Amino acid sequence: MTSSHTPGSPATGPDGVPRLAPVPSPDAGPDLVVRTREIEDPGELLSLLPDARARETFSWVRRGEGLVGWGTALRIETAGLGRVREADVEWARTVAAMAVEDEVGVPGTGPVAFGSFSFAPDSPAGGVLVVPEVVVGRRDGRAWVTTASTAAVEAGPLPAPPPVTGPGRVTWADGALGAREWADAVSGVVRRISAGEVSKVVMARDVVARTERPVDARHLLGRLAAGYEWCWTFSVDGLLGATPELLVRREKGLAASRVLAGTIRRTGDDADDLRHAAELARSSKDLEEHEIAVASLVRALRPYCASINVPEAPFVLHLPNVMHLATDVTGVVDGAFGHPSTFPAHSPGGLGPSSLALAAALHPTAAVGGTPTGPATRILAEAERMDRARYAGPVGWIGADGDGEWGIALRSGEVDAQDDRVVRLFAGCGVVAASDPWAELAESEAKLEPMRAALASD
Ligand SMILES: C=C(O[C@H]1C=CC=C(C(=O)O)[C@@H]1O)C(=O)O
Repeated sequence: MTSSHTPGSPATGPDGVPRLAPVPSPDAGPDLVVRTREIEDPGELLSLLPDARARETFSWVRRGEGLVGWGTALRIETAGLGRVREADVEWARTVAAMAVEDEVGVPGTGPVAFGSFSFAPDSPAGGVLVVPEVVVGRRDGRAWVTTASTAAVEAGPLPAPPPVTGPGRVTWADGALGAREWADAVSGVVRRISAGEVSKVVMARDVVARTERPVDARHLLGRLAAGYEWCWTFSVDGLLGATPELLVRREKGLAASRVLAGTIRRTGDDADDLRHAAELARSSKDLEEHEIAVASLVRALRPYCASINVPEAPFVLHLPNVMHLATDVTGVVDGAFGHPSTFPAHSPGGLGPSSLALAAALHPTAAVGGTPTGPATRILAEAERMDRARYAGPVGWIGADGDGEWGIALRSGEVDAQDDRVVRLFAGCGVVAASDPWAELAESEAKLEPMRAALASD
């Protein structure tokens, strides 16, 4: 477990244990000066992004509301098993050393860090929290701009963004496994499930897109947001996508999570799709897969909540490419101190674990790993033969009080750090004893569709 933090002081000791460094004295000056002021409605958030490079472009937007950001005022990097918790500790420490002026005071104002974390603890992708230099947000009819810098700066007028460019011609290649090899790998996993090793394994695959022109993040984000308005359109450190699955939101003492598992493809014909939605809601294979996912989420969330509400039956979430069985779980976060993931800086009012601490506790859910978690994730790592990097890991944002929203990075792609004409797309499927490998392959294609289509349109 390691972490690095710029600017600021070393975050970990030689044993990898986070050091909660003392808050600098006022004489030393704050690490960052953060100012939020209210602005007139700035229009479509994503169209404000001035920077085309994916790594400097941040977004968490759904149905026109949310946050966009650009530039890097501060970056925290972590790695290893404790990558999410360690980022949370480091965030609490960092926030305590900021000078903050927030004239709006709603979720998403004041200091905000966007973050993304690898699926697997041993992935070199690790984890990152970034405080952008500028964040623009909108919520419930109010809009604001936040600036973060080492010196007090006044936010000037928002810059006129340069025109968005399309990716040009796109060529596709297999990732770690070709289609047939992946279906064979799924067959092997079905055999292991039937033999009783585990109940469910989520098997993912990757495909690689090579574009004619460097990827303009705004091109992809605009298309994803327009096509998938009920999803969270995210961009953090080169990872972009539109996820329908909320790992956890913590807001004013309430936790909420949207669990998805059980999928059927859309046909494009409304009458057929309605019939399929009814079939999905009755399918014993999908209901079993879904129940496993809800039960494991509730098990992981329960220790952090004074009470939890779980609807009796799932609803069917209709997306343009697929339909999912979905359950919205809510809970009252236990404000009592004493959880291992509760940090004082996040809990001045006894709010309990931060959104990121909750994300750490919930990841990986059965919707992306399987059940039971340990053996299922070992099986998927063997069978997929690839590093998932930040696909299927927590992605989202956290504010100064620990509230925030963390999705699961699905329906996503990662722009190559060395070559911004290369994007690796991912999709996975919950495999249970009754799974048919070729049907799972077709399902994975449907899940790749949002990113494929966003890349293919010029
Ligand atoms: C792992 C993915 O989807 C998960 C989320 C919803 C439904 C799923 C399913 O039905 O298999 C998956 O568990 C993915 O999109 O890459």
